[in-house]
Amino acid sequence: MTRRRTNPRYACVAYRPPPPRRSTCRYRCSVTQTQIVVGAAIIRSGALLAAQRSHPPPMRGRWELPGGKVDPGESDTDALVRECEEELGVRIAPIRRIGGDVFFPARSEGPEALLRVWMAELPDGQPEPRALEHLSLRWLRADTLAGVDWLPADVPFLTEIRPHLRD
Ligand SMILES: Nc1nc2c([nH]c(=O)n2[C@H]2C[C@H](O)[C@@H](COP(=O)(O)OP(=O)(O)OP(=O)(O)O)O2)c(=O)[nH]1
Repeated sequence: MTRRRTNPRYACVAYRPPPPRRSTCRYRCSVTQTQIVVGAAIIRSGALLAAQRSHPPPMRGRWELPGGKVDPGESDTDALVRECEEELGVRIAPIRRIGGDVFFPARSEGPEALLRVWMAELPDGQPEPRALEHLSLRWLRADTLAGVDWLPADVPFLTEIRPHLRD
């Protein structure tokens, strides 16, 4: 007798595999679980503004593009302008987005996060570290761009920023 080589799960014609699982709750989708962080590549007179983080301890002393977390319901560029105003005391003007979404691992208590970066202008004002977020600020030129210890998620954007800087 010839035996049909069929998967027993599919041997019965009445069987239908279940449809792919869908998230029924919008708060469970990966988009809303990801914390979006925005950063500004502020360039003035051929130099890039870099900020040295004061916290949390593993990031203390490392450098980043100024910015921060996007609040729920807030646009990325609104968050960028707000965070820079809070952290630096100046109002920046975002020009255009550069690079892509750069994911970075969650801190133990938080969700997965990604960084988005905009080229930005500083029409006027002198940025100063505010809100205890940063230890110091530096204007970096092409020859000093790689001389600071950048946080990993910011590094991929430096290639696109460098041609806008002078030595
Ligand atoms: N720019 C940048 N941020 C990073 C990296 N890795 C990493 O965990 N972060 C985190 C640090 C912050 O939690 C977040 C940036 O948002 P933020 O500047 O508003 O951070 P924060 O800690 O002051 O915010 P909060 O928790 O006090 O609300 O992204 C990285 O490589 N680059």
